[in-house]
Amino acid sequence: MKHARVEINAVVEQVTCDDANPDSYQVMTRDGRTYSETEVTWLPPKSGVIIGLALNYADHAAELDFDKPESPILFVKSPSSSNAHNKKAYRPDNVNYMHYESELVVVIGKTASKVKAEEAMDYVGGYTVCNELTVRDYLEDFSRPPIKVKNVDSFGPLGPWVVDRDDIDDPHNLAVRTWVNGELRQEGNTRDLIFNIPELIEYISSFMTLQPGDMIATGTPKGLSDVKPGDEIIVEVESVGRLRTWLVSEEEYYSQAS
Ligand SMILES: O=C(O)C/C(=C\C=C(/O)C(=O)O)C(=O)O
Repeated sequence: MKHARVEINAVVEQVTCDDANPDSYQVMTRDGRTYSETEVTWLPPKSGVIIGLALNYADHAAELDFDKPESPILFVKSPSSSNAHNKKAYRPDNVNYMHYESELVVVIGKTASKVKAEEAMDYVGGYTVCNELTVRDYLEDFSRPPIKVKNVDSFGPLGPWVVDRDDIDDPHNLAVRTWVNGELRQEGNTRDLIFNIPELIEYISSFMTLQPGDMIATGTPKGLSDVKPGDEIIVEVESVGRLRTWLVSEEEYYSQAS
């Protein structure tokens, strides 16, 4: 089942979703009312901390001329960057290169501390999708930790929903894609993750406790390109979800509610 949070007439509702027609999602409230995708305001399905992975696909590391990492490279994306389906994000003024990153996100279902890889999938509650927006200019300038690179307001579109773990047969064989204005620009598959989901949960939970609702954004494959105000960006993980973001200028973003 797919679970989302939406706002309807200024009330936040937990809904279930039907994506039989991916161009027209339908949501159902707990008391049985149904709404189309555009009749609701989508909210992030979860609000926990996001642990991000850098360079977790060999083809992406290669396109940046980096070696394959020997252990997971992590960063944190805080809730201040949170954003949702069908909403605006902005391109900061005076930057030369801003890109999308389509990613499978693992949602932790129960408290995980010192978990072994063999048991790690028991700690997964479900999956969602993120567009891990990034300003490359600041990677070169500010590098570590990549806060100004990845934690700008609006830079964490997430959703549209969380799919239950047991509804995904094999999370390590899912197509990952991005379209910009309808043009396919990024394509990969989670089978090419360098560190898979059990390995990531074992590694992260070896030194920090993961709480229910925390998320692991598993990294992005090859195929980055610059995006500009006016662009429609759709990131998709097969069987998990398709998440739309409208890119606007900094001025437009701060001059009206997004
Ligand atoms: O893009 C980079 O140069 C590496 C990086 C982050 C990479 C990802 O987010 C990713 O591969 O998904 C960094 O923070 O330096």
